[in-house]
Amino acid sequence: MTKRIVLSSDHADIELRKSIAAHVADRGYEAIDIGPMTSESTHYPKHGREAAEMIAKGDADLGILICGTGQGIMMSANKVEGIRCGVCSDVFSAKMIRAHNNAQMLSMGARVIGAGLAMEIVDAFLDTEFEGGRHATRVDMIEA
Ligand SMILES: O=C(CO)[C@H](O)[C@H](O)[C@H](O)COP(=O)(O)O
Repeated sequence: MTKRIVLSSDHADIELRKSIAAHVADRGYEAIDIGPMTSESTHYPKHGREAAEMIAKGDADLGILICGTGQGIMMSANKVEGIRCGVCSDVFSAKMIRAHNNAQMLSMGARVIGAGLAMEIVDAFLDTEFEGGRHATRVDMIEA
C-alpha cells in the first residue's frame, strides 16, 4: 500500500513545505498537505496537533512538520498520544529517529537549515525502517 505522508507547518516557510510535498509525491508516496496555504501568521501548536492526530487516527502513516526552528511544532505533535516526533537538522539523526526511535514524524526548522539539506533529511527519514529488537523495548518504555 502507498504510504501516506501528512505535511504541515506554520507561517515560517510554506513554500519549503510545498516543495517537500511535491518531492514526496514524486517519490511515489501519497502527500497529504494540510496547509496552511498562505503565509499569514499562525500558531504552530494547532498545525502540529492536526498532523499528529491524523497519524494517531490512522489517516496517515508518517508526517513531516516545519516551523521556524522545528521545535515548537515538534513539541505540539508529541503531546498527541502515541506520537514520536524528532527535530532533525542532519541526515544521521533523521535515519536514527526511524531506525531506533520508530518516530512517525520528522520536524525541521526552516530558519535553521536550507532547502537542499531539508530534502536530504526527508529522504533519509523516508528510506529508513525501524530496526526493532532492543529498540522496540525502549520505544515500548516511552509509550508506557
Ligand atoms: O519556530 C517556531 C516555533 O518553535 C515558529 O515557527 C515561529 O516561527 C517562532 O515562534 C517565531 O514566531 P514568529 O511569529 O514567526 O516571529
